[in-house]
Amino acid sequence: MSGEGSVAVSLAGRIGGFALDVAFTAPARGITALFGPSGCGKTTILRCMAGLTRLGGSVRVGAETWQDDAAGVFVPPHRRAVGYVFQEASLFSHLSVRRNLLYGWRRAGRAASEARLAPDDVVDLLGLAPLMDRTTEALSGGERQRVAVGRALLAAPRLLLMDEPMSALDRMSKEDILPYIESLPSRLKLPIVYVSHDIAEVSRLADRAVLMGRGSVVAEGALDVLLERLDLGPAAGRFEAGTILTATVAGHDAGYHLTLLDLAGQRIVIPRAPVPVGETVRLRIRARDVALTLGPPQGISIRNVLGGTVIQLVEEPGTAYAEVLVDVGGGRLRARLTRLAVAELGLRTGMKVHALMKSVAFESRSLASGR
Ligand SMILES: Nc1ncnc2c1ncn2[C@@H]1O[C@H](COP(=O)(O)OP(=O)(O)OP(=O)(O)O)[C@@H](O)[C@H]1O
Repeated sequence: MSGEGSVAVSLAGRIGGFALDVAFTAPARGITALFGPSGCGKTTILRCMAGLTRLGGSVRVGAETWQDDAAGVFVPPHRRAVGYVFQEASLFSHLSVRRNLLYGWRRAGRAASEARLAPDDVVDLLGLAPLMDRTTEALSGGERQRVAVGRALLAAPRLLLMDEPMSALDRMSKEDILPYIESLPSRLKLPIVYVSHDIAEVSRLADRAVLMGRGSVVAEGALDVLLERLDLGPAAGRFEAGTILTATVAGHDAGYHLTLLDLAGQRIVIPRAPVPVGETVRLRIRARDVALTLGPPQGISIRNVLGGTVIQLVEEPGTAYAEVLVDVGGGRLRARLTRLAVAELGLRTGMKVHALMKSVAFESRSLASGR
């Protein structure tokens, strides 16, 4: 991928006994997830992009070359306009939120990029106004991370790196910060590379992903397309594997506290979501929450049943399981079934089936409608 502001990374080398050899790109805007199991090299890649660790290769951000071994270029970390948010925010605990933010602002100095945000905009973007005069030691984990993101943004970065910024947070703090992270792509004209080993988090935030195995890239591309690839196996999320559907809000049922969604003429119901009629939402449906029937099911409690066609079927040798990809018009579902079920139903590609969704997770307003 080339283009104004986009990122291109190619790195190879060893750290101790660990060998890394990766190449990937990230677009100029939006969140690109770097997804993979613990120890696969995600943090090492971010550190190389920031110039904190040095392996061989190249790192380009827009028109700038931060590293190019072939040309003898290696820009030191303090000269790279990068915002880096870590698992745990390292703020100055004795200073107020305002002073912490201004530290980032001053550090940017005159080398500010044209995409620089004013302090007021950052405060607004991250909902920091009520916190400004508090010292950071009195903040919750989620609030601390919001301040850390704010400080990183005020340093006028051309690239924002986020290394599992929610992994140290409890559930409530995660819920607190998620909407703010979600809103970043629509407000910031810069690439965001977001490290995570949680596919649910990635599905909610990213529109593009780089899937990693140990020290290497397994696949990269649009997240919804990657999630539909049955050949990627554990790299696409192991037991949390699933796909993303984008559906339109058709109405709300106040009595039952439900939201009714339309997916290319088919109906999905979810617990009431605060999204107006006509807007689109993003849903994640796990493969293990999908069952298939050959005829329309009757007398069952599951409300979400979509008609579709089997388009791919992969049996996992040496296990009890198979995965089936079903086109439901307007989207695709993965179903994780036993191989026995596949055999007894006589499932094969081209067959008409009904997909029963035991659980439908509302992820977020669709990124498409929010941008
Ligand atoms: N300075 C170092 N010296 C030796 N080995 C290192 C060093 N830094 C990282 N490693 C090793 O490199 C591998 C990749 O580590 P890295 O932290 O990049 O993985 P990760 O995908 O970010 O993992 P996690 O999700 O657990 O943070 C690991 O096996 C780690 O032990």
